[in-house]
Amino acid sequence: DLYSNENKDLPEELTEKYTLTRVLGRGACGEVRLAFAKGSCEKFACKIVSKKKFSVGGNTPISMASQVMGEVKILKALKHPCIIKIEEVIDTKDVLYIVLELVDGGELFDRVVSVNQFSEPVAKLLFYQMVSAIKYLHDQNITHRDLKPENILLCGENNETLVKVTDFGLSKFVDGGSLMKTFCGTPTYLAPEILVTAGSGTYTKAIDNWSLGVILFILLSGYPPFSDERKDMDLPKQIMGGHYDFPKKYWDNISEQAIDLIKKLMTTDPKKRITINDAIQHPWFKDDEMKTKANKLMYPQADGMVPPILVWLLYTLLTNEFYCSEKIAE
Ligand SMILES: Cc1n[nH]c(N)c1-c1cccs1
Repeated sequence: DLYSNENKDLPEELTEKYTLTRVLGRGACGEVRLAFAKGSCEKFACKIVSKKKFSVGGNTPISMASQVMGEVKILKALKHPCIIKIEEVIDTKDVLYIVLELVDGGELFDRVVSVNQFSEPVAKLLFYQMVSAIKYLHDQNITHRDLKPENILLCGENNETLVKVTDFGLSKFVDGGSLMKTFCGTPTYLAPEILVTAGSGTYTKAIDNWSLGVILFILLSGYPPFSDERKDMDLPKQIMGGHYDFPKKYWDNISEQAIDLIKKLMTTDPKKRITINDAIQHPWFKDDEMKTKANKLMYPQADGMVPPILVWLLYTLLTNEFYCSEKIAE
């Protein structure tokens, strides 16, 4: 087949189960290729992660490799409609192959670029799903650590679609420690406490909440709150000082509640920053129409079903009724 050449260099543990084909993109940890399961031809996304990135002198520290596998074990157990599912992990000497759920709608980053900015109702629908996913992660005591529009995938071509968070949890192991990766790219989504402590501080879940605030800012305005094009202040200083604003030109038609949530998420002091539990309860999300749409996207199988509690109630009433009528007859 077209890719038989490329697949012949892959380990048998992988090729006996999957055929890897075209590159879908590049995640934080490495290349992602479209994979077809042999037999079923079911499609997956296979992330190819070189272990050499965290090996010392060519030898992968056993502890690190087992930590990565321990991390993957935790991630495999995760189950949320807005979190990419891990199908399986094939661990070879030098490379980790992470077989993941396939999503076809592309990255949120590219969608924001193409639509410039989302309407507030669409931004709210997408953001509510992200907050739900991160609340689920935080409830499992997992911090994403690298939230950005590139790590938010969309399931459909339309904007009112299901969202999937990807590239979580592994970054602290796979790239030789998040410090190395954290200070590689631009810190657009990075929480100020990481910059202030130069990464030596203790990471808390609050860093994810800051990144969510930056993402919401971009969804609603189409541009980032901090920019390295500013002449009067460099990017780290803008972030550490929380120097961002809401110019009328871009924010006049955005609700005060949306801006309030951004401010609470993008609070420089992590101790004063809104928690994910409080964020999901924010007044901006008190929107039944949005929640109905979000729940239909997240739990399509539940749509139109009679809620289990009602089935139980009906059963109890009917059986009691029958029991009583028998007793009365006696
Ligand atoms: C993971 C995953 N599942 N479905 C897609 N398209 C991906 C990608 C992540 C990063 C680039 S592509």
